Amino acid sequence: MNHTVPQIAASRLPELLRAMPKAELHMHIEGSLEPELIFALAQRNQVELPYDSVEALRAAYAFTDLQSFLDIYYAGASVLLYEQDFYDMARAYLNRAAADNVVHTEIFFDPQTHTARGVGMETVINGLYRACRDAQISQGISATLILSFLRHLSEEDALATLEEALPLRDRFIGVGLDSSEVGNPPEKFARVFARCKELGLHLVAHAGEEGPPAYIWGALDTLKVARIDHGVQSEKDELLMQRLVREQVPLTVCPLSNLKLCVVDDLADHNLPRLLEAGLKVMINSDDPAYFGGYVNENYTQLFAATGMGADQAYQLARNSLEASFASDAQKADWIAQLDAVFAKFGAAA
Ligand code: HPA
Ligand SMILES: [Zn+2]
Repeated sequence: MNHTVPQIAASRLPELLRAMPKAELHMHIEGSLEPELIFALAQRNQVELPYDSVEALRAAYAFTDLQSFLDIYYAGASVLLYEQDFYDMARAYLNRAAADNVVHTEIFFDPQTHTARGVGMETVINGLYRACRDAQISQGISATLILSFLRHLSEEDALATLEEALPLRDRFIGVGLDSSEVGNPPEKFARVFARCKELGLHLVAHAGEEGPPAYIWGALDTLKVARIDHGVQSEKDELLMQRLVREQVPLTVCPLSNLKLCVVDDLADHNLPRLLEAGLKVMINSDDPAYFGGYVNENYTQLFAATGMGADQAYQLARNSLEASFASDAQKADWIAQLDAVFAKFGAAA
């Protein structure tokens, strides 16, 4: 711990967790589509849904693994057709994030889910980008976009997707890799990530959510990513753990996602406290908040309640989230000063 955290009463911890300025670095915008918005957009766009009601759709959110979730998640995204749909979805998320004191968010989007249905790349990116810009103006939240390749599709498809997005290169800051992990190792995307690196894009990838530690090694050594999304399987490999600590590779952990996708059986057994204690640069994110039962503050409060972590860990997690972002050093220093001020205020009131 490189900062003295004041004594704060345990009873004030939930309030502190909500009040802390934080960054969210692992959130798929299509995973923020609430059932109510799915139905509203289906009606607006005359899209037929295989569910009769919001309740019936919500009742289908009983997942057994990543794939059982992805099937429903891609079906939900089918209501997105026009630029305004992407705008409305992102504004809804950004309102929720700002209410959770998220000062900065790096939002994943999956263009192939939309271009495969005939939606234009510019429709997707322009709608999301305009929402980020408007939220910055009206709520003061900083929001940027990360284009994610779907790993169940081919590398050729990813390369073509990148080419299609390049005219809008100034509207996204990096690329990621998501969708069905096991059987789709990072090495499958070596060429497209090399090309993105040449282009100066920031690089991240999902690895070690359900897949083995070898996929985390592959993401670091072959794809050259700066952050690992999830990475909770790293505990199975001591050498990998040592490397992640030594290089301070950020892991964007998503506790409620891990619970809902049966990566862990019980939040009380989640390994985030152990990873943090071991010196890994972990932080808390919501992944797909509309599907997994909560936005980022819900992830913080439920994990803290289940594991008994305290104010010291809260500080470190929020600080890690800000430091691991792709924002400028000056911007990060400003947010960390805000974080320190919140802790000082809670400490003074103790
Ligand atoms: O948690 C996830 N893992 C992989 N792909 C995804 N796409 C949305 N959420 C996820
Ligand atoms: Zn994810």
